[in-house]
Amino acid sequence: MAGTDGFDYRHLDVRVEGEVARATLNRPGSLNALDTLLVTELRDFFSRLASRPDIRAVVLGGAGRAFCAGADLKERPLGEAARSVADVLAQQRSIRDVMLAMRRCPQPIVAIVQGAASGGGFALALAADVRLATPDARMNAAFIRIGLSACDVGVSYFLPRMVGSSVASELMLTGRFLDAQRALVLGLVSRVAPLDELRVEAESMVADMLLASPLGLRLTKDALGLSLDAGSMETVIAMEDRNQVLCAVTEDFREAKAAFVEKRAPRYRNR
Ligand SMILES: C/C=C/C(=O)SCCNC(=O)CCNC(=O)[C@H](O)C(C)(C)COP(=O)(O)OP(=O)(O)OC[C@H]1O[C@@H](n2cnc3c(N)ncnc32)[C@H](O)[C@@H]1OP(=O)(O)O
Repeated sequence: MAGTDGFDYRHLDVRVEGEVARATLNRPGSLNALDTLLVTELRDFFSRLASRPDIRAVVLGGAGRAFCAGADLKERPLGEAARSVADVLAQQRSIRDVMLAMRRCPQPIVAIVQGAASGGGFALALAADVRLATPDARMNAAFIRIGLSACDVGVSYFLPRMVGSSVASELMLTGRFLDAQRALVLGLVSRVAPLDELRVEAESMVADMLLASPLGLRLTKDALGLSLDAGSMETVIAMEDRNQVLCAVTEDFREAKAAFVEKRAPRYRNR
């Protein structure tokens, strides 16, 4: 039975069913542009996930024909003369903090990108752990097309690491759209299919993730984050060692081995 489970928002629709939260940006009239309320709700949602071990995975999508068109340019137009640098910085940081909360929350996030993912919307997609795209998906560093720097809200961190410096430079310097097929070839998205099929694929992917022990899944997301972050192989390998020791001493690991021998599914207790 799905419910909001305490995540009662206006611009973000959250449904929790079992161990999975499905979050949908819900401002289809403006292509789910990030207004102040939506940003606040996204930040609240992803921050609160840290204290919700009962929720083990998130599927993130957008209502209507787009994933997210980035910062809401109509709510408080960027470049408005009366705004102070401090004001602009505060708005900037609020969107950046959503991206950080997505990276820090222990649950893996599968993003379903349909239609446009522009500017801050592109950043949200990049901050997810896995991306699936509809055939009409198109993503761009829109910032550069409206007089801003394309190095914003994590895009200059994620994109070169994910697609390489050369393609990232092209996309960020031109603001050109990356279409679904090219994103698939570049490995930026894992699958391209119509929305209905992607929803099924997301469920199946999450179901496979939930086969992992709670600790194993959480530490895998941690280590993948560090791997993207750290330049040093030694640092990443040390983290792998530490994580594996932590998992190997759990009751869940003993249970998984017993379940394998007894040819049954493991019953994890997060211990
Ligand atoms: C820290 C973060 C910073 C940033 O994110 S900076 C980047 C901000 N974002 C952008 O610059 C992208 C702006 N939007 C667009 O370029 C286009 O849209 C798209 C490519 C995303 C989609 O184009 P199409 O499919 O032709 O749709 P449409 O007719 O342009 O938009 C449909 C309705 O959605 C509104 N809308 C679109 N993007 C935004 C936005 N970012 N803020 C507020 N409203 C937006 C439009 O105005 C329009 O509305 P109406 O039907 O009433 O004319």
